[in-house]
Amino acid sequence: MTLALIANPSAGGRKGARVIPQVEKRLRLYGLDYRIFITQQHAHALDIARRLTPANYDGIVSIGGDGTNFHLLNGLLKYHDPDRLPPLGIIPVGSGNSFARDLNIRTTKDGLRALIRGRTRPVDVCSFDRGGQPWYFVNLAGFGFVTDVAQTAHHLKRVGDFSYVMGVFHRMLNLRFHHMELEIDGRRINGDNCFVEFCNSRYTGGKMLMAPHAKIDDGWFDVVVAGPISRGALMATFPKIFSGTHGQHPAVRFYRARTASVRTDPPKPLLPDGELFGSTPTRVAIHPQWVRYFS
Ligand SMILES: Nc1ncnc2c1ncn2[C@@H]1O[C@H](COP(=O)(O)OP(=O)(O)OP(=O)(O)O)[C@@H](O)[C@H]1O
Repeated sequence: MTLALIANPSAGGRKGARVIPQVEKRLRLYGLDYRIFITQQHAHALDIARRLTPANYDGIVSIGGDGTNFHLLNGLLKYHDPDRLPPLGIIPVGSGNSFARDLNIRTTKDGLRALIRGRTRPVDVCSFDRGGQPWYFVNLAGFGFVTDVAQTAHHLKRVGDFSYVMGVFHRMLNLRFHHMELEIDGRRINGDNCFVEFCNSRYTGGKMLMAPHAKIDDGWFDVVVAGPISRGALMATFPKIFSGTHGQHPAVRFYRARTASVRTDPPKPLLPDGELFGSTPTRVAIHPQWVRYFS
């Protein structure tokens, strides 16, 4: 078995740089052959994936967080035939690693174990439109309050998982709503909004259970719509996201969808798989079981 490892040394506040040699040592110990590609800068994983010959590998593995996996996935799906890709793997060394949780991969050991065991499962992929081109995500993409939080968290990366929580409280003090026209499988939802998330998998920011009912292989994505909510209610509701009970507040609604389109005033930046990339208006669609992941 030969693996392609696409490794981000800067992920997880440079945890990647520490973990990469340990992963290599383990793989050699288990007799797994590999070729390693180290990302040198932002979005480099996309370019590495574009140049790979997938047929030469039995697995293509991201060593990083959700962002590294996002760039790798896009390089693979944009430049290669999804039907001919080998299974994908994740060794989570990012700050959040939200998508890997739905594969039951929470630690480096879990990621390695999944590769060594060789068991895979099918995973749906979501696409969104940016400048007339499809881009892909497997975790979630959102806009509004969530994007503002991530922007703040990004500046606080050194404090790890907790940076998202700090981001939430910082942005709560500056709470703003935006006008939105959302269409979910032909159903229109208009009005002022706090945030929207299109969720293929359940978690965001590491441990926040944004879409508790999302399944990564059911052919649907879940849409979480948070309408206008007072600062006090948001503060009371926010902690509930860790147990996935935030839907108890009437401002928070859940939908399941195969397609969605959205327009906002003003245009809002998007946050696919934790990366600031693209903006509204956009269109989201599901591609059932397009890829397989080691799990
Ligand atoms: N050598 C590098 N130097 C700086 N940035 C890099 C490098 N290689 C990749 N990147 C960028 O680092 C960013 C963060 O990576 P990633 O999301 O994997 O880690 P994280 O932010 O710690 O984890 P998570 O998204 O799970 O919270 C990505 O946008 C990626 O393109």
